[in-house]
Amino acid sequence: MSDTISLPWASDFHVHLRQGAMMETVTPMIEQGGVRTAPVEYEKQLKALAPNMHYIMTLYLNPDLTPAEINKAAAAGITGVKVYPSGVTTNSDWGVLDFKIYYPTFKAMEENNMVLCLHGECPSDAEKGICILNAEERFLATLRELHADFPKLRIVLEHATTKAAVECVKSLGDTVGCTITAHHLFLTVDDWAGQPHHFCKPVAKYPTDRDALREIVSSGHPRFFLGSDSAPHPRRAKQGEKPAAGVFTTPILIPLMATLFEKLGCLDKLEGFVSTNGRKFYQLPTVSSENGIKLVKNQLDVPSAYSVKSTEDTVVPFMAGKDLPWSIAE
Ligand SMILES: NC(=O)N[C@@H](CC(=O)O)C(=O)O
Repeated sequence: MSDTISLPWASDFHVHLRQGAMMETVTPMIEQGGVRTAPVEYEKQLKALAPNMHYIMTLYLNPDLTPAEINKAAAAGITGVKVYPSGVTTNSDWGVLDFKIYYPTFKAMEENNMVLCLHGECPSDAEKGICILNAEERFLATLRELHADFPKLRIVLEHATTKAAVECVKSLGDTVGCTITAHHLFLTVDDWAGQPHHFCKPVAKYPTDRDALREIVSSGHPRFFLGSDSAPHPRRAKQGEKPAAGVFTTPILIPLMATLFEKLGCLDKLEGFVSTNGRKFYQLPTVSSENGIKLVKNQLDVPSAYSVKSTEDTVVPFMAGKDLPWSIAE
């Protein structure tokens, strides 16, 4: 087994960079984690913080996003539109309740070759028997319906966590892609129950679900790719009475993926998952491993926390205080 792996700079198709001090802290860490392409909603300040980054511009679906606005956005180079169903995660209180009212917008997106990024969970509703453990599975009917109604619209099911989601995406056409996070490839329910730093939305599910995620990435399926959903929160927000949802993987992302792919015996599929597959789906040019990153078998000591610039806060990364066998050579 080789002790070095040359890879193109990776692409992370779902990442939260925040604003203010947290943004100033985490944005330069994207490259530290081996990534140089990421979708964002605002670019100017981010470009100043990490000038080598290629930002893909996205918008949030909201009632102002009419077909005319979609035409304008597409002409301005906006690539995608993100959708949160109402109330499913952090800051989603104003999210979408009824997808049908947005059909004219989706039609315009399809015509403009844009990408629809779905947070695929139904809001919890005890009367309908929906809770965080089956919220993703219950959403899949909506994904199937959207794909049937807009077969040419490129749709990404973000951060899939279940076997049902993997099977659903596999069964659909080439216009449906799927991101998988790093942490969902490691965690199951037992890891987040009582452990706020592993609590995120969607929550990690059963061992059989994690197996299905691992199997699909090991198979190298071209429509599955990395979207870390890395979501930093200050330590006090994670450890407070109602812990904020989100796992922070940005600074260790590609060493973490290499660690897992080696464990699964599929290092040959790493480049596809962290670069080629997603770029193809997003119709971005392929990037070569020349002038890319070099992973080396040098232990990476993951800090127990990072200071949030110009504050007293810290942010705790995934694998805090542990070590990984792979790091990125300077
Ligand atoms: N993933 C999370 O658990 N949280 C995200 C929001 C999200 O993508 O759901 C966040 O921004 O904190």
